Amino acid sequence: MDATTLPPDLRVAVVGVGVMGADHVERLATRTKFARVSVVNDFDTAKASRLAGTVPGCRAVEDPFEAITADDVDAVLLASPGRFHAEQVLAALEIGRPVLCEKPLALDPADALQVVRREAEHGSPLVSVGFMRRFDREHEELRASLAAGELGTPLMVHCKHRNASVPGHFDDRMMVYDSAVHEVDSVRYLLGEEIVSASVLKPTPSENAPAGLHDPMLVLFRTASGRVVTDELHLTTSAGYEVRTEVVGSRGSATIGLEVGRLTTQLPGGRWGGSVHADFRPRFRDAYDVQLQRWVDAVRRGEGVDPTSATAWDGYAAAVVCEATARALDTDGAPVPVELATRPPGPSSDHHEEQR
Ligand SMILES: NC(=O)c1ccc[n+]([C@@H]2O[C@H](COP(=O)([O-])OP(=O)(O)OC[C@H]3O[C@@H](n4cnc5c(N)ncnc54)[C@H](O)[C@@H]3O)[C@@H](O)[C@H]2O)c1
Ligand SMILES: O[C@H]1[C@H](O)[C@@H](O)[C@H](O)[C@@H](O)[C@H]1O
Repeated sequence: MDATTLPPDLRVAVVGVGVMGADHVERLATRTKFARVSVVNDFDTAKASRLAGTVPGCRAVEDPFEAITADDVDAVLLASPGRFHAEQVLAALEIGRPVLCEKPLALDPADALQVVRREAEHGSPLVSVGFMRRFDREHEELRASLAAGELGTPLMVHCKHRNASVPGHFDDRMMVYDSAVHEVDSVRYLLGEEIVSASVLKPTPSENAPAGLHDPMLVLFRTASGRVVTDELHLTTSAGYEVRTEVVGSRGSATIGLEVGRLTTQLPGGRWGGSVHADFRPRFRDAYDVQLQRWVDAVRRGEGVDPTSATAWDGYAAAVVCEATARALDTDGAPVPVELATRPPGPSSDHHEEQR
């Protein structure tokens, strides 16, 4: 299809317009080509109405399912809390509407698997999951470096995930389902293999951590080929937002996040520097922009999903790993196995294979 035959601007419904949803509305309304926000919805209806008033041609509706199925909507972006995602994705799938779902796809792996199966029944891909690190230049460079064998055999991955603070309702499970889920997807994306077990160590909590929150926390993953991943979650640093990922290989190492915006290596001749963002929005602004533009472009071409995005299967795999990790919160460091269902044949799984 050439540019002259493409449909007009994609009309997007954004469901959940809190921190991330409002950021996506602004992105779609001001920086994304060939897209506009036609409908917004939020549990807080006043918030949705106020936002709609700032976006030309946008209206607010009170029911998320009305937004998802509205006639003046071509595609749906979900930024509601994770526990609502699966039912909202399924509503879009029921009417064959493309949907970009912020992470996590679901909290319960059974719900995520239902999405995978429903999409497979539909017969063509419609579900993208917002693991935006896949669109970050440093992550793309590191993945390409690994694929080219520049570091030799990857042996270990060390991740650091630091937030200045977290909302008051955050608990240990949310540290896993809302935060560590990013590292789960990064590791699968970078190494191209599954995580097979998870364990958790809980040091003495920081004095910044709200009562009951085990922050910081160290999560250990083992992959199918025997690689070990360390994931330091420290979400109440009061400093800023830091995402670091170091892959240690047999011939060198490479690190994301030392110098924002570029991959910093520790190979001979490499160098490093640093700066810290306040939160995820400035750190991953370019990645979110690329993610949404590629999604809009793909959906306008009639493809349903952008092939570089995380799929429903990726969302399912992440949910299974998170469930095992959440169980490992109570095993005093003992590993909990991760058991994935058999991947059903279908669009999500085919696409997953293509990416490997
Ligand atoms: N990819 C990223 O880097 C990133 C960053 C932040 C948040 N997120 C994800 O985005 C989602 C939203 O996170 P947030 O930080 O914006 O949270 P938030 O609490 O700021 O916003 C969530 C909004 O959803 C509304 N809401 C609650 N229930 C709803 C429902 N059933 N239907 C529609 N709206 C509902 C709330 O009123 C609120 O305005 C979460 O899934 C989170 O994990 C992703
Ligand atoms: O929902 C947010 C978001 O996904 C951020 O990227 C992450 O750093 C936070 O820990 C999490 O709470």
